[in-house]
Amino acid sequence: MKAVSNYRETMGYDILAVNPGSTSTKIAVFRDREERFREEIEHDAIFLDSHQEIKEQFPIRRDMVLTCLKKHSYRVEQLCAVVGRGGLLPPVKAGGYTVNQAMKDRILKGPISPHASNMGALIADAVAAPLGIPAYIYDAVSSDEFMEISRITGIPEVVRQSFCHVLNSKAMARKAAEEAGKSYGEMNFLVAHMGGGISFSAHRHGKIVDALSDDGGAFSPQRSGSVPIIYIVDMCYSGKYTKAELMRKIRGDGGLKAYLGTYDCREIEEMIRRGNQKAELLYEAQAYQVAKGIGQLAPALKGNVDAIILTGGMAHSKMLTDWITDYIKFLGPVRIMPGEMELEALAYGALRILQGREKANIYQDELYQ
Ligand SMILES: Nc1ncnc2c1ncn2[C@@H]1O[C@H](COP(=O)(O)OP(=O)(O)O)[C@@H](O)[C@H]1O
Ligand SMILES: CCCC(=O)OP(=O)(O)O
Repeated sequence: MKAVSNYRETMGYDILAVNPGSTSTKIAVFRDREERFREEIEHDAIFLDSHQEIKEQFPIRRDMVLTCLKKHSYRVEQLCAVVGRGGLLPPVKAGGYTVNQAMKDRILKGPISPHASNMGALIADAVAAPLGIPAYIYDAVSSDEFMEISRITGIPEVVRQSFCHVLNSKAMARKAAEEAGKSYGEMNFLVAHMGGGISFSAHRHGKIVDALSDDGGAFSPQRSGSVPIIYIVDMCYSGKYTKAELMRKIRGDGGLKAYLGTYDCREIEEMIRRGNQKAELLYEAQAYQVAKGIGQLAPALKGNVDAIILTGGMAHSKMLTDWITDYIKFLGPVRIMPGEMELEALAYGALRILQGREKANIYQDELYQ
């Protein structure tokens, strides 16, 4: 394989990591574990509104990634692999997958839950294929390590699927384990990823055995979280909303933004400092809902919690993390790990595959066999 011939003992493996998000595409080039450069390509509302389908967005985002590499005077021939964020595929294993035709078909032809992360595989493949190097996804949103009991709902036709911020949640849990001088597989964590969307995951000995997705737990800066379903059924049949409008209330225009007109928590904290009581109530409700999400997953670990990890952009907020800590500290030690390390997690995963320390899985999709 060309990746092997590209490998230079003294230089290491060059890996491009690509993380397409709802409003930006983040990329970075790593040489082994060392970051050479990174860039966040912002997508404006006009572009996003006029190209709502993944099929339309992906070639433009791909070209933007290539232009960005050129801007850094980076020669793509040096790359040994490209790795993208894995999206909302049918349940897959945690870890790496080689992007193949079946995966691309599923993403382009569906059925698949719409999410920008689905483009990770497509962009990785589009950059890698002309170079003859492998394209991977790693720790996809739909990585499934659930206990059977975690899948049950009260409506037999509805099976709970494992969706959460797997990439960052596992990366932070691995880091916390490393800092405790143990392996990820030896420890138990409850992780709250608090970004534009919020998800929760229970990690038992290196596996996410239960999780609450962005529509199953707390509301977030721009998402509704779980809402009593009877009201949602009424809204669906009220004739007042299209499906797309209701979806926007769940993802995009829900949560703090729906109440306060902004999803920027720094702005909300400024409102609170200026005495806005509505903002204070809602922001504490945000903290309280995060605490409840963590509490809801505690039984998955039967209370054996080595650490509760608060991560994502909102973990930068002392106001929020202090409130959350106050509600949950009785469950276990709380670790604040602000921000995310998704690009690193992608690149390190691909590196383990290139070095032969992990094997890439082969994606199979029964719909397209
Ligand atoms: N210093 C901070 N204090 C409070 N909130 C913050 C801070 N930095 C970022 N945030 C909030 O974190 C959220 C975005 O988190 P991030 O992990 O970057 O999200 P995503 O990657 O999902 O877009 C936003 O609501 C933003 O306002
Ligand atoms: C929980 C599903 C994944 C998700 O919501 O990712 P983003 O927050 O990046 O949109």
